Amino acid sequence: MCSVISRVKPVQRALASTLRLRTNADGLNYAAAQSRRFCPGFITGAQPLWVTSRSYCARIATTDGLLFRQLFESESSTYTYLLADADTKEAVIIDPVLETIDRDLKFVSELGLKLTVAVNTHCHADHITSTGPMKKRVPGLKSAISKLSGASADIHLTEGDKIPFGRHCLIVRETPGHTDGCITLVTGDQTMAFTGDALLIRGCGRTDFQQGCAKRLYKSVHEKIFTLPDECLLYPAHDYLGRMASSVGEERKFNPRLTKTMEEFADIMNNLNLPNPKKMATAVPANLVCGLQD
Ligand SMILES: N[C@@H](CCC(=O)N[C@@H](CSS)C(=O)NCC(=O)O)C(=O)O
Ligand SMILES: [Fe+2]
Repeated sequence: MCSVISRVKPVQRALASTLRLRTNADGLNYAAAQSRRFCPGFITGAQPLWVTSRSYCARIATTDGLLFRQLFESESSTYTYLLADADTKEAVIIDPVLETIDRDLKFVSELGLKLTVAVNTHCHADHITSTGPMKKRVPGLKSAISKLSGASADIHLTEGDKIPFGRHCLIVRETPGHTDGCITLVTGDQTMAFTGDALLIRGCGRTDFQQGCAKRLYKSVHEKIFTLPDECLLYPAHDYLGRMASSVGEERKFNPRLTKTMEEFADIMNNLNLPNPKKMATAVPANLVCGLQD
């Protein structure tokens, strides 16, 4: 069900072999697998980026039957992700936010999707999830969160669990450290990973509340995320600077916190001195019950 076979069209194969000597702007090996495709719409620096035959560059394109949308909630700078099988229309939503429930469900309806699972990467502290209210509006929808989060949901996830949608799936990797119950969701073919707050672009989730532990987070990222292929694209739960995606290779090379030793990392994390998220007092209790309160 979960093995996704990349189909390389002959014209793409010809284009790739003609231009095989071209290199990626930041030296990363995006072109390691299969054929390559020129993506003028996805620029790093002044150079075009080469990617595999999957069109990740056009983030709203369907690729090998995978429909993918990255959505943004501006108050909490949260990314919500919608993934669906383009053929069966079965869909999964990751980290949906209460304030954008109407927008998200309109998308689902307009695209003719059958939303089966709404999953949270952890018990969020900065916004209220829409998974509870969404269940009331979408018949059959199941909420999911890690067992270790302590939150209620229809599905409690643990390491290695699969969330299938059509011939695709997301596989759970437990990545505690920001919270005990943080998970990273990796596509079956390991080309995309949804890291929640465990790994942010050029950063990571704070470790000063909700069972946070810097050394645990460091171990999680190094063992569960940095062991994915370099070209695996990373999609975090937040970005505060307008960045949308990264890759394992990029973060292994440029993440200013996680390229340090574990001791240096812990020192950085224990001295961030960030103010608590504004909505923390209401968000955490609400999210422990799927966004539904009495
Ligand atoms: N100002 C925001 C909260 C910002 C914040 O604390 N973000 C968290 C992720 S949400 S739990 C975080 O881990 N940040 C890491 C960092 O380095 O910024 C608000 O008031 O909501
Ligand atoms: Fe968080």
